[in-house]
Amino acid sequence: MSDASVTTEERGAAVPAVQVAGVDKIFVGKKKSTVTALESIDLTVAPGEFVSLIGPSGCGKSTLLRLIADLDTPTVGTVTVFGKSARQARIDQEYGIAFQQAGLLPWRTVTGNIELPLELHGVAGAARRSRVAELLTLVGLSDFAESYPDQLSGGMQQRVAIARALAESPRLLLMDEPFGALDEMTRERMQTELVRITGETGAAVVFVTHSIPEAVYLSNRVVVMSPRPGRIRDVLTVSLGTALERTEELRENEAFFENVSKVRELLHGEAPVGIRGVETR
Ligand SMILES: Nc1ncnc2c1ncn2[C@@H]1O[C@H](COP(=O)(O)OP(=O)(O)OP(=O)(O)O)[C@@H](O)[C@H]1O
Repeated sequence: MSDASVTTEERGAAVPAVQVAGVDKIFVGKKKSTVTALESIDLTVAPGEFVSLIGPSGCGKSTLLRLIADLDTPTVGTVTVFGKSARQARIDQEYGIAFQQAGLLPWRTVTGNIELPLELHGVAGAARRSRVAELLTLVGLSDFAESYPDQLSGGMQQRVAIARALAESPRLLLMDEPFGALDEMTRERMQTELVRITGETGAAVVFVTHSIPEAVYLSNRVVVMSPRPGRIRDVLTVSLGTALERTEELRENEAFFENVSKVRELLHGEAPVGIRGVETR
């Protein structure tokens, strides 16, 4: 098993975007029954790095993301985001979040949804409008500024959610299967968009997915987790170039398939083929 933690010195970077150190998460249920969702997790994500979490259903991917987002707390160990406690990072709006459901407010227009976090943090009207215009251009929705969510396709709604997550220029995005509900073609287009957007903004990303090709296409590193108790089984560094080099053609590239095979082998490590909850397409 390789260690997912990379020291700051090794990366030659400043403070890591995310540092998870010695984390266990134990849920206590009814009648004091316990579920060890995560065990001995060490993971460091560098600024600007794209890291995917993949593993069988129930291995703790969402739990790990929730700990980083301070939506839950570790039983043991620490989580820091840009050197701050997860709680402080949440208060300081250090990251944007996007989940499987776009989670837009149906009574607000696209503009109204994207500017919501800015509004909540007291950004003045003129600054808000110019930021929303930039974000609409970034996600290719300038012509839909005044549309309502139910007038948009699923992929467009997800782009609005990504724009909203980027509104405050976070240095980190936390994404839990954001494209899971989309059809395959839209999903691939969204992946290409996301690579471009993160390349342009320089944001680090922690991305939960069930899809091996999606993880490989997007990531600098793929973290492969094992079933309960969720542990990091292995970490694959994907050498497919920079964000700009991750074009549509890459999906037909031999190196891409090699990386997909490697992740598949790591996932199936000790288990038979056909792990529940992981897509190989
Ligand atoms: N609030 C909770 N209370 C009790 N158990 C929980 C809670 N949240 C998660 N779990 C358990 O922790 C384990 C990990 O769940 P988690 O949702 O993180 O897995 P996952 O890898 O994201 O799964 P999936 O791929 O199916 O979404 C599971 O066994 C789940 O039942």
